[in-house]
Amino acid sequence: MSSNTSNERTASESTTEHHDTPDDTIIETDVNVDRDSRRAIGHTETIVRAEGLNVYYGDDRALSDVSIEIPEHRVTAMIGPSGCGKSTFLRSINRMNDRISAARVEGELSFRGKNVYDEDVDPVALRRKIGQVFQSPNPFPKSIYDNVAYGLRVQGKADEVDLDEAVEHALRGAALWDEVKDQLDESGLDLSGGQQQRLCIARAIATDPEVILMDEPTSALDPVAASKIEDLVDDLVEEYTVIIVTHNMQQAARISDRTAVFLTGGELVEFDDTAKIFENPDDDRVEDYITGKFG
Ligand SMILES: Nc1ncnc2c1ncn2[C@@H]1O[C@H](COP(=O)(O)OP(=O)(O)OP(=O)(O)O)[C@@H](O)[C@H]1O
Repeated sequence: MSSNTSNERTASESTTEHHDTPDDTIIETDVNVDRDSRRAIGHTETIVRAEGLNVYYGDDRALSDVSIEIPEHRVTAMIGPSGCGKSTFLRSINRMNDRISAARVEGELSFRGKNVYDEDVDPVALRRKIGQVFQSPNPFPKSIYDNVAYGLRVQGKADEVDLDEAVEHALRGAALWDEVKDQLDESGLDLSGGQQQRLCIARAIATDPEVILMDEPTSALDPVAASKIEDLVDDLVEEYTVIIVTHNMQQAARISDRTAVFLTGGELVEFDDTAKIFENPDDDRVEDYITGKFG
């Protein structure tokens, strides 16, 4: 866990509850409301919803009848063995699968109640609302400043907003500002791997998305850099919804509020609060997967 604001808040939520018994004896119970249980309390709106979603590559089915409701302002992790369709599901949400000619989608995938596969949905506009960060950091061969300003310029918003302010805001949001504020004109490619990934996160949030999709965002990073991204994800859900694919079960347990377990054949086997999935899953196959019996 980081020493960021979320943890300060978490610490302040550690409290001692006093229960009055009928004879007025006070029983003190230590209640430590950790991040996961805090976020599990109460409901938030569904922001992404799949209903009977099937995705095929040619004749091969990669996702099999997936139905799920993903809550906003939460971290939702997608886990499961290689080839079970996690990335396919992620790419379905912002229609990145459109770029794969063999891919075919059936069923419904909605963002804020609107089916993203309706004819009147512009995939480019959709991807502004649903940004994506990939496994390997992929900054443009441009300055740090231009990487972050890129999306706003492409949208024609560079004249509408104070670009310097927007770049600073995005870099602060990605926990990178303090490290790069004196070298904004230097190439994004000269940053370390972890900094490059945070630059990509800054680039994604600069255009003010609602959802950030992350496909194994730390698998190419060293443990220290990975830990910074994990801390950042914890902060990002204050403003955004994060959906993250990870091979790393410890990471899913550490950073997510809800976990979806996919298994071979593209079946979504179980979706629940992360603590429930890791401590007491309903499905035996999930238990076998979590305990390392396969996958
Ligand atoms: N572009 C593609 N063309 C054809 N088949 C594909 C394509 N992308 C994925 N597939 C197939 O779809 C299935 C699901 O793949 P996907 O990458 O979504 O799984 P995954 O769970 O993300 O895997 P991994 O954990 O290894 O990244 C696999 O059988 C894969 O071979």
